[in-house]
Amino acid sequence: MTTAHPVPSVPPSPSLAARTVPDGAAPAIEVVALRKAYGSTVAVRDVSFAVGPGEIFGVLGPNGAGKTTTVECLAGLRQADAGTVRILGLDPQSDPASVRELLGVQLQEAELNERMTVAEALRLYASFYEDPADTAELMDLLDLAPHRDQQFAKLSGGQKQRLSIALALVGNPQVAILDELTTGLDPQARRATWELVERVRERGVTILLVTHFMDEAERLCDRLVIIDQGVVVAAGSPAELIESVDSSRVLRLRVEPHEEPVVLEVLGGLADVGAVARAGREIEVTGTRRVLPAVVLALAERDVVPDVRTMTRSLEDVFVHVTGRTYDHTGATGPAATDDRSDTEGAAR
Ligand SMILES: Nc1ncnc2c1ncn2[C@@H]1O[C@H](COP(=O)(O)OP(=O)(O)OP(=O)(O)O)[C@@H](O)[C@H]1O
Repeated sequence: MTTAHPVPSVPPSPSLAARTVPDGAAPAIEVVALRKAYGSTVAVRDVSFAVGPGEIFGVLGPNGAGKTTTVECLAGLRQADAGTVRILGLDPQSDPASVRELLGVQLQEAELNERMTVAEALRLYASFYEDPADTAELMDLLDLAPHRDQQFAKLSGGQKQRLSIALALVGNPQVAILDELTTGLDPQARRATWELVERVRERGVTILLVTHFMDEAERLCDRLVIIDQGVVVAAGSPAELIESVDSSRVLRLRVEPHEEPVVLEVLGGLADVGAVARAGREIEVTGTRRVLPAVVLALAERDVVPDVRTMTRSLEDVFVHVTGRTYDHTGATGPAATDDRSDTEGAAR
């Protein structure tokens, strides 16, 4: 007779979740129990994750978390103290040359000879590879064609970043590491760069995106790890991570004063509504994940069309939840604040 084993109710640790690749595919990138210290500073204590082919995978964390050290070990630029790293099954630590043709790396603040033009830099880098990309096509992809004869020193921040991405891609890599690629860019240039990253992925390149920007990771990454003080503290898709903090939804409604009695009556009768509270001139409604459509539909039936704002949680809330510290957009951290909800979205009447 066989005995059924109880399924453990404990959720998998972040480290275990990070090691699983969707659909059981062979990982394009694998990091297992990585450790790296600089003298007495342990930059990476225990980092593991696996990236599936074609994923945009984020390595997210505050300044000094150990992100760059992790990717430098992955790229074979630094020798790890312990653990293993693999790119498409090859070991860049023992044989950095083996991954040269497969891996493109864009590291922070790459500097080129100031007088070199965009086209010259691309030609030079292309000459390092056996089967380089078509540089004209790459310039088109990254909107660099109009600047092909411009010297590096004369490029804007956004143009320099686009060139550094182009240089990371010039070897036609299957895997690209992009480190802090939007730091210092204005909001418009950041958004344009995000679109480029998506275009690169559409060409089949697996992308490891290193960033301290939570919004960037939320927008771009299929899955990610959050690293803090050299260890993985959370792993999953942005939606899974945010859901794991709190699955409730919060709305704020603004209605005309004469509509309030009917609104409160409707809210009181909805099963998806958990709590109703006043927040200044607005009514705050907390409920299930279906609370937004339930409220809007029920009010529409009574001819009330409120202004609705959804109070969304974000990866910043996940960071606060798992570390007990706050996080600002510069990547700095501080003691945890009490109200960890951010207000992002507005819906017009
Ligand atoms: N070459 C080095 N020598 C000594 N300490 C270093 C060196 N490089 C990094 N560190 C230290 O290791 C820790 C992790 O740094 P790392 O650059 O890997 O983090 P990070 O998450 O990439 O942060 P940032 O985005 O600020 O670069 C930090 O405390 C940093 O000061």
